Amino acid sequence: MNILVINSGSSSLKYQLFSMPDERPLCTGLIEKIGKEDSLIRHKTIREEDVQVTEKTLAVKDFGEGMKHVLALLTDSGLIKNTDDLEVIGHRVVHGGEYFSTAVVIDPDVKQKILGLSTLAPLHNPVNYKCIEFAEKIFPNAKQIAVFDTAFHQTMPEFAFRYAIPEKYYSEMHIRAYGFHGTSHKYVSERAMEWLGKPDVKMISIHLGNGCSITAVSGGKSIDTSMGFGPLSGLVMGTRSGDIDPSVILHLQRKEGKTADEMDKLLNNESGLLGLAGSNDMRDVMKMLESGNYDAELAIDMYAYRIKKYIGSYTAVLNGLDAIVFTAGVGENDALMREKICRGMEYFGIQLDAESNRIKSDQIREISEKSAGVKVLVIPTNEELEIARQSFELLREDPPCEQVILY
Ligand SMILES: Nc1ncnc2c1ncn2[C@@H]1O[C@H](COP(=O)(O)OP(=O)(O)O)[C@@H](O)[C@H]1O
Ligand SMILES: CC(=O)OP(=O)(O)O
Ligand SMILES: [Mg+2]
Repeated sequence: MNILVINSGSSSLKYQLFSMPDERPLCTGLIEKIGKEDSLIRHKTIREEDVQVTEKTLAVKDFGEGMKHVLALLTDSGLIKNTDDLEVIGHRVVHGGEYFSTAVVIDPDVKQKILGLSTLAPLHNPVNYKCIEFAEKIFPNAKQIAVFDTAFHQTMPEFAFRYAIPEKYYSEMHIRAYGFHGTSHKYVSERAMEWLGKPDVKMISIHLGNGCSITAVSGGKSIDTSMGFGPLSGLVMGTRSGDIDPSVILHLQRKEGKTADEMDKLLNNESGLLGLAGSNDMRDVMKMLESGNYDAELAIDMYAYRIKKYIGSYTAVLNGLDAIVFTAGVGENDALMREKICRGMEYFGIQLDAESNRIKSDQIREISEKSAGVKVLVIPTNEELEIARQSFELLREDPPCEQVILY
């Protein structure tokens, strides 16, 4: 069975076609910087030893246009000959709220719920929904599966996921922390457990992409995470503020008369690295740092400092620490950022080996000093493979495990 996986994030669309259950990728692809003039499309077709790469830079204005490019690339490379060639499409969906704790087959009710959660994940659920609609139209006979970022965090204890506001907002309106990037945190935690040969490992998984989050994982289960009700709290991100005192929001609403939509745009689209240094792309900000730009230096220091604070608090929550995992665009590629985060944490047993940290690789690797108490790992995430696995498992069950409605 071949499964196409669509991973629409806040700045990119990633896709992979897998042969299952052998988990063999038949193609992988990425469209970066969607919405900009210089979007980059990179597609790789893999046929045994023969790998063919197509790369182009052009303006891809939105995710709908991105999906058309994906379809053209799959067809042009001969991976799909007609629209009945695909039986299953697995979609990343960022917010599943309290509705979904596992992968589900998408039906009209699931779609309505995904769309209904859009105000809580405005950079994600609307595009996830758009990609589902596109796939349904092009591949009407394929099973469409949703795999939720929130699912992995359903194991958080209530004292970690509740907010200290009146109880009725939880019981009546389901206001609580959900957590995101769960598919990625789950995938890298499992790889770390295999690598370390230790199933009861206490670890901190740090996902640094355009969206960023950090999760405390104990024995493979999420016990706390930095994103909350929506994917806006916690770390400094590409365009999102992360943690901010709510009184700033109230102040801006009162003083400048900002509406909810204006605040949404300010905190989700105009903040983070973009608001501090003028670009949401860490590669640009790092270049500005090299040329001595103060705003870039401050943005980078704030980004690293926020992560350091969370590492400290999650070490307390876990009552110890065996490993830290860096993953996603920045976490996998930016040695200077990893160094800034880990610097001055010897007290915790965290000590990087400068040389291994500088090695560029797309493989799992250890970058800590041999003698350090905490292993620091770089693990390339593979949300698409995790989505393919969960989609395959869902369809394999007999009878198929349908959606779990929690309320
Ligand atoms: N070599 C690199 N050095 C620093 N940052 C990088 C590098 N490559 C990618 N990135 C960063 O990774 C981010 C994208 O990460 P990714 O995990 O693909 O994000 P998302 O899935 O949230 O769209 C980019 O915004 C860029 O800042
Ligand atoms: C949840 C989230 O922020 O996802 P991404 O990093 O892909 O934008
Ligand atoms: Mg992502």
